[in-house]
Amino acid sequence: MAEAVKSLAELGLTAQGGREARLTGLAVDSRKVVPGCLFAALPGAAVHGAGYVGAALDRGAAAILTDRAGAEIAAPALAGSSVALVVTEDPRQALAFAAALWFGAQPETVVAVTGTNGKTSVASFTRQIWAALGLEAANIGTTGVEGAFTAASSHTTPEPITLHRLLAEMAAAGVTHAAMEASSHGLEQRRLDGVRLRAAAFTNLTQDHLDYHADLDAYFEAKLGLFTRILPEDGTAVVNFDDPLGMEVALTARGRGHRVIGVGYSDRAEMRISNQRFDATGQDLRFYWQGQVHLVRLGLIGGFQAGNVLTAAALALACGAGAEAVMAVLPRLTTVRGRMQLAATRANGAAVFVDYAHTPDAVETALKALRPHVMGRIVAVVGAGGDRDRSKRPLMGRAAAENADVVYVTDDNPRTEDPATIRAAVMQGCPEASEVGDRAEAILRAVDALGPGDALLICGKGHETGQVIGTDIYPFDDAEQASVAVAALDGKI
Ligand SMILES: CC(=O)N[C@H]1[C@@H](OP(=O)(O)OP(=O)(O)OC[C@H]2O[C@@H](n3ccc(=O)[nH]c3=O)[C@H](O)[C@@H]2O)O[C@H](CO)[C@@H](O)[C@@H]1O[C@H](C)C(=O)N[C@@H](C)C(=O)N[C@H](CCC(=O)O)C(=O)O
Ligand SMILES: Nc1ncnc2c1ncn2[C@@H]1O[C@H](COP(=O)(O)OP(=O)(O)OP(=O)(O)O)[C@@H](O)[C@H]1O
Ligand SMILES: N[C@H](CCC[C@H](N)C(=O)O)C(=O)O
Ligand SMILES: [Mg+2]
Repeated sequence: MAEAVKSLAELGLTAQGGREARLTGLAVDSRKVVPGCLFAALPGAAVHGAGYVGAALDRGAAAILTDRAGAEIAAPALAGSSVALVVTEDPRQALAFAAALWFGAQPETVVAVTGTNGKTSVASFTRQIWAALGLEAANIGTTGVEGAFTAASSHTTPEPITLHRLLAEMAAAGVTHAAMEASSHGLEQRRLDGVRLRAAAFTNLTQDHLDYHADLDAYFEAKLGLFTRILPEDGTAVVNFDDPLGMEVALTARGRGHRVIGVGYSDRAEMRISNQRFDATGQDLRFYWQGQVHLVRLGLIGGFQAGNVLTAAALALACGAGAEAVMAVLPRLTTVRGRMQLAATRANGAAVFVDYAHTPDAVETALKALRPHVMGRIVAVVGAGGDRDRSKRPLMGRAAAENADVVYVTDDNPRTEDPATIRAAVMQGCPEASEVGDRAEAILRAVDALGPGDALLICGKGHETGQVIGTDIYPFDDAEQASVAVAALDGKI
């Protein structure tokens, strides 16, 4: 892997006055600059990185990459300095391309998935399909890097320097196939603009992240960037035709010359779901691929998982896998940790599921999806995270009230907000619910309420293993708490 010295020209960058620099590395944070580094001074959500150019120069930066506004902010720090200055309209994109050139290698086949919900599931299923076909595959996203290469990751879509280091390490380790999540933040911030994609998928768009994007249109525009900017013209777009915005994505993709594969219940979908039969442990799925009917058993809870699975199958097909081989491995797919995951079963047979539903649509979808698998009542534990979109809180409460029989409102990750205020906002949407701030106690009470044939869905934290209160993280695992509660109530501890 290339960690040697590179020139600006080798990274596709041109400095003012044609100045060159011999670079030893790339950094977006002045505190991480080492001598000879290129410091990308980026316009941030809170501040402009150009304010730290002085600090970067003190640490030995050899070049600065910024925009026009940044150059003005940094002018006093740059006065008298001979450092190479690259000024460009979109420094985030320039950085992404530079990072791609710096690290060089990427797995031969990379696909990306965007959408409000289902990214992690589709990326994991795609990796599982490839692995079952004997390919060296990994997925990159919210749950870290998993599969033939593993690593922790702090972002759903890592920032470009981390991302390209990772892709190069994966390629060096023999990974040929990677499926990654493209978050709207990642797309907006050009984090994956340097990735060479073979195919990209769109799952759906519903409300989330309105703390970051100005409105739903801006949020959708960010997601559309995957097709308008990143997927090359010879790539394939896999699109959920059931989503109201699916057609717009498909038209945009077709306009760019992409081959489009539609997925969903829609008659127009090339990968069309025709029937599903649900039971306590999964579902039988009947679907058509290019007019050919297939029947598979999925050990997955929730009707929407069929769409996720078939989106993953379409991505694998788009990258060259054979149809019969792909269909044959679908029954082997296992649920992603924290996504409709069976965490415990009570002595009376009642099941406890853990799910990462943390948007109004996901809460509604997850609860509705559980219904046909359950004979008795559905109990829900729900809460919302602090320092995130506030307007979604009452909507999440309402989604729980409308789709569950009994609701407990509790804390998610309060972060730096007052937990009682967050709970009150959720309660506005479900005034009949029981409010139990302590999450472990809420889970215990909800498990206690389960009768024969009932099921509990613990929403919001999925695979997370910590609860963020203030700026501290306390160990907390919904699946573990569910097991503890069942054991305590059924007398096993
Ligand atoms: C809102 C957001 O996405 N912020 C990301 C963004 O930070 P920023 O540029 O806006 O930060 P800023 O604080 O305004 O600082 C501006 C610049 O000054 C630099 N700086 C700052 C201080 C200093 O001393 N020296 C210095 O150089 C910073 O490195 C930065 O480049 O760019 C940074 C570097 O690329 C990211 O690490 C950071 O992610 C923050 C930590 C974050 O929490 N992001 C979350 C919301 C996120 O991206 N989530 C999505 C998933 C969402 C989902 O789908 O659920 C994800 O992909 O993970
Ligand atoms: N296709 C889908 N349609 C609607 N809801 C879904 C779909 N797939 C998953 N969900 C719901 O969304 C939750 C999150 O799923 P997943 O982690 O796969 O999505 P994500 O897009 O990666 O989320 P994040 O943006 O937080 O990374 C699941 O727990 C489930 O409740
Ligand atoms: N990637 C999402 C995850 C939210 C998970 C939920 N448990 C919460 O803390 O709100 C976010 O950071 O908004
Ligand atoms: Mg995810």
